[in-house]
Amino acid sequence: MTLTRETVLAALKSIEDPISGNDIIEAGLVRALTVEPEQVRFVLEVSGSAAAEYEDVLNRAKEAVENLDSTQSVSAVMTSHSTPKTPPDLKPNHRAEPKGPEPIPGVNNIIAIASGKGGVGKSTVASNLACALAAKGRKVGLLDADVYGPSQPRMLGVSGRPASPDGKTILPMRNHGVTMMSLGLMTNEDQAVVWRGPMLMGALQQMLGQVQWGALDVLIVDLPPGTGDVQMTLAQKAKLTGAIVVSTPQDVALLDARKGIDMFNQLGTPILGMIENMSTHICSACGHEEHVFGHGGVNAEAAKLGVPLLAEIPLHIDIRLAADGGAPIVVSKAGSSQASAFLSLADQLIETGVA
Ligand SMILES: Nc1ncnc2c1ncn2[C@@H]1O[C@H](COP(=O)(O)OP(=O)(O)OP(=O)(O)O)[C@@H](O)[C@H]1O
Repeated sequence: MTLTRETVLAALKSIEDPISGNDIIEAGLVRALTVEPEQVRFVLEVSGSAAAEYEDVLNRAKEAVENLDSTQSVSAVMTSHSTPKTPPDLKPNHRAEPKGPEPIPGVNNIIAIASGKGGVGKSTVASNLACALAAKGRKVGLLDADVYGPSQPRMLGVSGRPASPDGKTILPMRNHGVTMMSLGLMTNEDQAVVWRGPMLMGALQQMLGQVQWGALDVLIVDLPPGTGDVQMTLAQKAKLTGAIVVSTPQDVALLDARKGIDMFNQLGTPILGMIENMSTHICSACGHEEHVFGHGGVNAEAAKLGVPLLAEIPLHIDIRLAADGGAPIVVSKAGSSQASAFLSLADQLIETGVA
């Protein structure tokens, strides 16, 4: 059976909202419903204080859709907002509250750095891009939203706990001209953090709304890899200028990058372009070039998807050493050819008015 939006909506209508007594569609709790041949996705948006009550509702809603077709994968996540308000209604001809992604006061542009797959160098690109933009005189913020493996404190050489003088707002940290905040600074580095959905949404919203970012030309957001609830929440809560998708040239990475691009398309986030990282290996001893992961795969994919290829970053030990040492290559070896790829990426973003 091929699922349609109507059959999925009908299944979701069989689930009752325990608070209003209406079904969850009528109650306007279901957001971002997408029905694709291989996957159905939706978000259950509830009030923060009621999140615990809705875990069972989420499970039953997911089950109701899974029961329609057992071969179809169903991804359902819960997001919560902190102040109780009437959620918008999905019904046609119903006046919904104007609600959606909002700008962060004082922040002109928000650019998400994403990847379909882990370890392709997304955080390396985010830190170097932030430092490159700062070096070019832009006011830059970097939000490390990679909640599962925050690496920006190490990459930017920042440590210590951010202060909160009034107990409400959080003062960000600063290094290499970049204003930064990371969940890694709120948790112990060696401690595994288990995030429950609503907690994670709360933490992300806190970092967007309560951190005193000040006036910024651009806020770079380092996302976790993949297409999960952090990406969805960010696109729903913050008005993104666009997303940049980082990939290595291997087929397996490209496959995941494509999923990432699909997700942003569905969320209505413009794709600013793709970046091929670890494009060419340059031997630090003899300068010999080798295509360890293949070459040109991202360019071909970008052309197929009709998005620009913004940069090809070489695989070079200096980039890794700089990242591990807390001073990204654009800071520690600003004149090197490895740094120039990031600096020209920054130039392009400034020229196109997005940073
Ligand atoms: N172009 C490059 N040359 C050399 N080393 C690189 C390059 N890009 C990334 N690395 C190294 O590869 C490792 C993974 O990079 P990074 O942490 O940026 O990936 P990621 O996509 O953010 O990973 P994840 O999100 O899964 O944590 C790091 O040790 C980084 O220093």
